[in-house]
Parts: sequence; C-alpha cells; structure tokens
Amino acid sequence: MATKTLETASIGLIGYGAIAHDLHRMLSSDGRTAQITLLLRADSPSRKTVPAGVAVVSTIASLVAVRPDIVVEAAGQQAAAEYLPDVLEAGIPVIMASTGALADPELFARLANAAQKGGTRLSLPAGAIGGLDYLRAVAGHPSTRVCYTSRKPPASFREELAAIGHDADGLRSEVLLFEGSAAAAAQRYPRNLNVAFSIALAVGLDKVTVKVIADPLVVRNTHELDIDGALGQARMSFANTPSPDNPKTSMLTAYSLWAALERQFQQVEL
Ligand SMILES: NC(=O)C1=CN([C@@H]2O[C@H](COP(=O)(O)OP(=O)(O)OC[C@H]3O[C@@H](n4cnc5c(N)ncnc54)[C@H](OP(=O)(O)O)[C@@H]3O)[C@@H](O)[C@H]2O)C=CC1
Ligand SMILES: O=C([O-])CC(=O)C(=O)O
Repeated sequence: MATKTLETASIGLIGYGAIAHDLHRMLSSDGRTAQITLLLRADSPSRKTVPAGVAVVSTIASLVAVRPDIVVEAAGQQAAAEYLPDVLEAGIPVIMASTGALADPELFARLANAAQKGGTRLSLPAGAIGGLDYLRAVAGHPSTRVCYTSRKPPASFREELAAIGHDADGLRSEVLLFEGSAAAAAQRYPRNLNVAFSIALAVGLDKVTVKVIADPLVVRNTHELDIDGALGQARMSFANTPSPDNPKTSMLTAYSLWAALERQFQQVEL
C-alpha cells in the first residue's frame, strides 16, 4: 500500500446511501476519477442513484475478486456482519462505519480473527464525533466514567416515537427514549447509536452510560460527552448537521470516513 495514493487506489464501497453518496462525491472531486466498486444487493433501490460508469457488484465474492486496496462499509450493522469477515480474511483492510455491530462479542471476535488470518486491519473511524484520542488515554485509569447523551431531532426517531405513541412531527418537549449501556443502545438503535459503541470501545464498555433523547428543540444531531475521573474532567459537545438524505446520519460521518481513508495512504499518521 505504501506506493499507492488515495488518488490511484481502488476502493470498494459497501452501500450507496447518505454517507456513500458524499464519500463518492469527495473521492471524485478536483478532477479525480477514483476507482470505486460498489456493492449493492441485486434488488437494491439505491441502484437507481448510482452514476453511470461506476462499477456495481451484487455479492461480496465479486467485490473481493476485484481486489480493492481497501473496503469502506457504509451500509449498516447487518451488512457489516454479513460481509466484513470475508473481506478481512481475504487480506483487504476495512474501514467500518457501523461500529455498533461490534456490540455482538461473537462478531467482534470473528472480525478480529479474520483480520489476523488475512494479515490486515479493521479500522474504526470517529464517525459523527471526535475526541477518541482523549477517551483512549483516560481509558487507562480505573476511575474514569463517561456519560454520553445522543440528542437528535424527532425525525431521527420517527418509528421509535410512534412505537410509544408519539408523533414525531407533533412533539413539543424532549422524550427520553433510552438509558443504559452502550452495547444495548447500539443494538436497539442500529442506525442512530453507532457512536455510543465507538465511545465504549475507546474508553471501556464498563465506563459508559448512555441516554438517547428525541428533542424537538434541537435542529442538529447533538452528541454530548461528560467525562469524569481522577485524571480530570472534560466535556465535549458536537452539534452536527444532519444529512439531507438521511436525518439519522450526521454529514460529518462521510468526512470522517474520508479522513480515515486518507490516513490509510499516508506515510505519516496523525
Ligand atoms: N459511526 C458513526 O458515527 C455512524 C455510523 N453510521 C452507520 O452507517 C450506516 C449507513 O448510513 P447511511 O449512509 O446514512 O444509511 P442509508 O440508509 O442512507 O444508506 C444505506 C445504504 O446501504 C445499503 N445497504 C443496506 N443493507 C445492505 C446490504 N445488506 N448489502 C448491501 N447494501 C446494503 C442501502 O441500500 P438499499 O437501497 O438496498 O437499502 C443503502 O444504499 C448506518 O446504518 C450506520 O450503521 C451512520 C452514521 C454515523
Ligand atoms: O450520525 C450520527 O449523528 C450518529 C449516528 O447516526 C450513529 O451513531 O449511528
């Protein structure tokens, strides 16, 4: 990989939704013509949004056969579980957006083993937040505790609110949807709470408590972290613009994946 650059690399992209659209645009801007192979299901509605000239395959075997330099998953937790072991085992590095899939310890072990067998690495981007370097550092002290609150406009939790008798469009005050562990949050809200599990992986699963709030008074996807312990206190807050294509997803996520991709091809890693 050392001689390749992001401009000359062959990139496998799983999914073509809000994140992948933005990533594809970034990879193709400034006169670049990225070599991208998309994996979408044969009957995927997303196929009709794929620009002419972009190669599309329907199976993970076909994607692996192309031998991309790297694969980026931006399709969802179920897709990550289904496809990524084969990619890693084939020795192809992976950047995974749907980090909440790792809340399943069996899948975590399967992916780690596949990466070891393939002699490659699974990279987890910061996604819709930042500050994972700080969390990784304070993880070392047993006193560290993190309270993470995901606060999003009601449109991001339309189905969940309906299930408890609320109309997302008529909500007047905030609704606490969930309080508990990061693993439970990531599994209960697979399209909204991957960040919770990224935080937990960085700082330690036992150190994090999570609140999930639908709030009609916010217009941004807001991630608040309160960190406390013998090393000190920190407060981080991210107020992200939701993607126009998918309000659950912050636009920042595609930029984070782009930054993670760039790092893969740099000799000096920041
Ligand atoms: N780590 C982080 O901070 C964040 C992580 N995420 C993760 O990224 C994922 C993608 O986000 P986003 O782009 O907004 O989602 P979208 O719903 O906009 O797009 C998902 C895309 O993936 C495709 N897809 C879904 N399942 C499969 C499958 N089994 N095989 C192939 N393609 C599939 C969909 O195609 P189809 O048309 O067939 O449904 C669609 O093209 C989220 O589900 C979430 O897990 C999101 C935000 C932040
Ligand atoms: O994009 C966001 O704000 C967070 C998100 O959806 C997730 O963590 O799955």
